[in-house]
Amino acid sequence: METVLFSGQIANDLKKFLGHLDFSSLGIIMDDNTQKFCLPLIEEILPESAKTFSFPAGENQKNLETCVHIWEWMTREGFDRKTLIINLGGGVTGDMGGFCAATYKRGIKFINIPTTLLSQVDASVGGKLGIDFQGFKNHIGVFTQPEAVIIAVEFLKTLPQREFRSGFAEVLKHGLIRNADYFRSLKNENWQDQAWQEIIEKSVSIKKDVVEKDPKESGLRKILNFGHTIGHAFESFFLGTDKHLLHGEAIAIGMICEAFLSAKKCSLSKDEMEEIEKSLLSVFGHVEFSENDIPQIIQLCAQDKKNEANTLYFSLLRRIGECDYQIPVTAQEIHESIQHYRSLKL
Ligand SMILES: NC(=O)c1ccc[n+]([C@@H]2O[C@H](COP(=O)([O-])OP(=O)(O)OC[C@H]3O[C@@H](n4cnc5c(N)ncnc54)[C@H](O)[C@@H]3O)[C@@H](O)[C@H]2O)c1
Ligand SMILES: O=C(O)C(=O)C[C@@H](O)[C@H](O)[C@H](O)COP(=O)(O)O
Ligand SMILES: [Zn+2]
Repeated sequence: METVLFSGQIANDLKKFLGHLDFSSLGIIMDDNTQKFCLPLIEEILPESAKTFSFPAGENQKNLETCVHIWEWMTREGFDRKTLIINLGGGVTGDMGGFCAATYKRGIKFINIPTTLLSQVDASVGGKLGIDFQGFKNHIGVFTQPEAVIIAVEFLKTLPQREFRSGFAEVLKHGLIRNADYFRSLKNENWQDQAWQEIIEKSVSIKKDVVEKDPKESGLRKILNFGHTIGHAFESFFLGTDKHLLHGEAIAIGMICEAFLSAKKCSLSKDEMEEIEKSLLSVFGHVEFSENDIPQIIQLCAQDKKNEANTLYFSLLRRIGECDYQIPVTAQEIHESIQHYRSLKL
């Protein structure tokens, strides 16, 4: 497993870290926002020979076309098998930059420096890398661990509130699947006002523990996908439209629908289902869409990676803090869960 380092001062800590690594050249991958807001925090300690690549920010850039640009850049710069890549950015940069590094010349080393809450608590850890394809989330990818993940809260000072909140969805997920006390300790009404350093460390420890037990998702790791079967379908459904949802916003809808399924198919109590709904709705509000959209959203669930032999398998809660996986769910049950979500509109 990768080493995760918590940094109090990113420039100093990265300098020390790079000093211990053997690499022939250094390439930094980022998007246009992290180039503007995050690169200045580390620029002074980078070797003058370091090469940079940036792409336009956003989920709709996490695709094959951008990968081609990245591989072209790597080739143009003459990167060899001992080049080190730094992914400086959120989950989009980490997933795609890592994927390009893991496939260039059959794999070169990379480290993640996550700069969003979402990537600090979840995306930068665990080695799931990839891109979206034909509108399906993370459809093409590999499992490859980074050399290290260096997490510094100082990056979050410039992160927009909506992006911050998106990351909070994954934090809530960590509590829901693994630790009820953690879930209940998180503030909902004043979600902005939390002990972020502690939260990041706690969430990383939950994610790391699960990934270490099952790095390639043959079993237990599927619990990290709670909320994602239906959540990814919503994310794909709205991608590229003016109602575009951030990953965490889509996963929040997915967790409400999947809590409903947990109550129907697993042992989650009605009280806990309502507790989850209240918590998520108070942070994320309610997203509107039409009844006519539901069949297409269900169609998108069919591409989920947990499915086997035309059966849709979900990760569902037994209770808050405990998640089960490999639970077959029918299209009709998904429909009911999405209708239930619609009915929660005040
Ligand atoms: N591999 C995994 O295990 C895993 C886990 C969760 C999510 N993901 C993926 O991660 C992606 C979502 O990640 P994300 O929410 O970090 O999105 P993102 O990478 O698009 O970053 C969100 C936005 O914040 C900007 N930004 C980043 N850092 C900033 C900073 N410090 N200051 C100002 N702006 C900043 C970015 O430019 C972007 O506009 C999705 O594609 C999702 O599928 C992967
Ligand atoms: O690390 C995991 O495993 C997860 O499922 C974490 C999720 O938060 C993340 O969004 C992941 O990228 C989803 O993976 P996918 O296999 O459903 O594409
Ligand atoms: Zn996620």
